[in-house]
Order: sequence, then structure tokens, then C-alpha cells
Amino acid sequence: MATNIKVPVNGEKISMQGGKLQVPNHPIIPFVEGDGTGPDIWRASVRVLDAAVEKAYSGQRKIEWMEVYAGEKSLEVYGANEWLPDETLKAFDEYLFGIKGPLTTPVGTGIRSINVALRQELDLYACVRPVQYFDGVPSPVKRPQDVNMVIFRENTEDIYAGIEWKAGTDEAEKVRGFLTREMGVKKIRFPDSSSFGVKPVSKEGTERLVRAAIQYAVDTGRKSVALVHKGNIMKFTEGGFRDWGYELAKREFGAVEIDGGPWCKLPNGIVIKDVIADNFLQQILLRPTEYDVIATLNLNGDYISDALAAQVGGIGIAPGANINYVTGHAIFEATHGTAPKYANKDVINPSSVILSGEMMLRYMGWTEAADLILKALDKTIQQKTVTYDFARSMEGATEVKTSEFGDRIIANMD
Ligand SMILES: NC(=O)C1=CN([C@@H]2O[C@H](COP(=O)(O)OP(=O)(O)OC[C@H]3O[C@@H](n4cnc5c(N)ncnc54)[C@H](OP(=O)(O)O)[C@@H]3O)[C@@H](O)[C@H]2O)C=CC1
Ligand SMILES: O=C(O)CCC(=O)C(=O)O
Ligand SMILES: [Mg+2]
Repeated sequence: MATNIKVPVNGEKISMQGGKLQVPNHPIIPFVEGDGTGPDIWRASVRVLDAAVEKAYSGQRKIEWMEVYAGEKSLEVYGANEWLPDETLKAFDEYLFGIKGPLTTPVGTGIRSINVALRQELDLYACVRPVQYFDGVPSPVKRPQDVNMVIFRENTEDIYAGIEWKAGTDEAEKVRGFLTREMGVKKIRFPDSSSFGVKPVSKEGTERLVRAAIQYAVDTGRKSVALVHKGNIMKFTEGGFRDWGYELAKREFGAVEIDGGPWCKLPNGIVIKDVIADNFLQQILLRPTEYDVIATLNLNGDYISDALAAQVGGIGIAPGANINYVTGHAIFEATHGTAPKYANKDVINPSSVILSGEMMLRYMGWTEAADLILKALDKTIQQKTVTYDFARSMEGATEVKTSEFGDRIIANMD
């Protein structure tokens, strides 16, 4: 078996016992640097995370980082075609947590997404992406401070799962034959030249995601949970998501219908509502205050994440976590991708990975360190010391490199 992973000698594993996370003072946490801008971002981010932990706990607590490999670096370390080595998966499984940089996925050809594979293999069913405004960040909207939402994106199902067959192949022909001959489908406009994709959406998959979203709203005192779907068109998949979501809210959280339904309310006042996805995308621009926690399907969640991030300044400041709330497994990663044109230039904004690390610290219960990061990042932005993405539309800004931005955040931890 390959052993390219060096396990830190001093650390211990994070574990889940009796439904509760057990986090030792020296947890071993696997990380993947990522492709493209990943290494620049990781170098800055890890220093910020370590500095916050050191400042908060004066050496009592420390993360023992363990590099694991995926993507282009994995090919260098493990050899051809080893995009996602077994021992990387095993490490994320055994050590429960991980943090990663972005990984490249080619368009239209080549490997399927390693990012998606990790979510599927570890069954990280909730992609949690908070979207909040940091004062002073340049934004294209008039009142970015009105955006304060947390997206719960289903992370294992939907058309995003990559079950598809290419036009002109035997497989596509088989699928076409099955659909037209056995299922009586007559609506395929150009059957001979069509590729086909499958969109699985299940009751179980929907329920565990909606459960996590509602539980989060309850735990954090949010006002509403909106189920975002395109159920008028995709009745059994996206419509099923909406109906199963409402049913779960009633059955498990005691929600009762208001004004004749289908909207309903929990005993503590949290409103469970639904909105069709296209309408949602215009409403978040016009009336963002009406949305709070968002529960949605995989592909919708992908689009919504970037669109909402833009409203608060862009995907340079858009963190995320892929979580299985039952097993405790979690991999933290930014919303953005590899931004390859900026690779190795030390210019990209590391805030999304830094804030993903902040989410990780909070999930671990290391709230003092997480708070330090939030405060220091806020202060650094207020000082208008920012990377190119913010500097290009911030008056009076001092543009700094990725590494320097990290230095400034650390200097602002007081
Ligand atoms: N989870 C993951 O690992 C993800 C991987 N990907 C993969 O990444 C690759 C590139 O995807 P692409 O569609 O170009 O999307 P990217 O998110 O990589 O980049 C798109 C644009 O967003 C801006 N941007 C991205 N990251 C940052 C940052 N940290 N700071 C400031 N601005 C940023 C840049 O805008 P500007 O040009 O205006 O400066 C950039 O050109 C693809 O292979 C894709 O599959 C994509 C998303 C997630
Ligand atoms: O896996 C990829 O390359 C893209 C993933 C993505 O865009 C996302 O999860 O937001
Ligand atoms: Mg995306």
C-alpha cells in the first residue's frame, strides 16, 4: 500500500461518540492544497488559522496538519491517473475532518469532478454556505448588508451526480431505446443526437438535508427556511423535494400550515416556505431581507451560491463546508474554484478558505479562535488593505498580495 501521507506524531484523531464530536487539543486534520491558486491560498490561510489558535489558547491547543493528496499534485506524488488515491479518502474517513483547496474539473471531457467524488464517497450530504456581508467590501448592490443567508445545498444527488451518457455512444442509444420503446417517451426532440442525463432525487436525501437546514435555523435563532426548487416543471424531483420538505417540517418539527398552506410555521415561529428557483433569483436581489436559511437541490445550490456571493462582494469571500451531521464527517472548502489565470502569482483573495477554516474551528467548538479570525478579517477590510478583487472597486484601497493579506489579518488579531 502507498504511504505518501506523513502522520504527525503528536496529534490525535477527532471522533464522534454518542452523536457528539470529540475534539482533542491536538487534532490531526488532513488538508489538500488544491490546484491552480490553491497553493497560494493555502499558504496564507494555514498561517492565519494557526495564529488564531495560538493566540486564543496560548499553546494549549494546536492543529496538527497532515497533507493528503488529490488532483494535480496527487499525480506528481502517486503517478498517472491517481487523481484521488484511496489513502486520501481513507484519511478523510478516519480523521473525520478535512479542509481542501479547489480542484480542477475539465469541461466536456476527462475526469469527473474530484470535489463531487469526495462528497459522494464520504456521503457529505449538506453543503453549507453562509453568505454574510463584511462592512466595507465593495458590492454591486445598494444594500449588501441586507444579505445574511445560509445555503443548505443537497450534496449527493440530482443531475449534479454525473449520471449521463454521451450522444452517439452505444450507451446513449440503449438509454434512448429504453425511454422510447419501454417507457413510451415521445418528447425527445432530436433522439438520434441527444446525450442523456439522469436526475435522481430521493425522499431520504431530501429529508436529511431539510432536517439539517431546519435544525440549523432552530439552533441559531433564524427566522425562516425557504425550500428553493423548480417543482412546477420537474414535478417528481424538484416538486418532490418541496413536498417531502414540508412533510418533514410538520412530522419532525411540529410545523403547522399558515393561511391555508403550504407555508407553515414551527412552534417557535420559524416559517417554512418555498419559492420557485427563477423567482428566487430575482427576489434575492430585490428583497434579500425576506430570505434567511435556504434549503435546495444540488444544482440550484451551486448557482445560488455564486450568485449570492456576488451580492456581498464575490466568491473571494465565500466559505463553505460539506458535512454529514450523522457521522460527523466534514470537509471545509471555498465556494470558488481554481481561478487558474492567477495561479502562483500570490494575488488571489484567500478569505474564502480562511473563512472555511473559521467554520471548521466553530464546528470543532474552538469558538474563541474562530471569533478572532472574524474580527481580524473585518478589521483588515476596514483598513482597506485588500487583494486585487476588492481593490479594483474600493476607493482608497491598498492592494496587497495573498501572503501580505494573511500577514495583515494576523497582525490585526488583538
Ligand atoms: N470546489 C471546487 O474545488 C471547485 C472547483 N471548480 C473548478 O475550478 C476551475 C475553474 O472554474 P471557474 O469556472 O473559472 O471558476 P473559479 O471560481 O475558479 O473562478 C472564476 C472567477 O471568480 C473569481 N475568483 C475565484 N476565486 C477567487 C478568489 N479566491 N478571490 C478573488 N476572486 C476569485 C475570479 O474572477 P475575476 O476574473 O473577475 O478576477 C475568477 O476568474 C474549474 O475546473 C472548475 O471545475 C469550480 C468551483 C468549485
Ligand atoms: O467540482 C467542480 O469542479 C465544481 C464544483 C462547484 O462548482 C461547486 O461545488 O460549487
Ligand atoms: Mg460552484
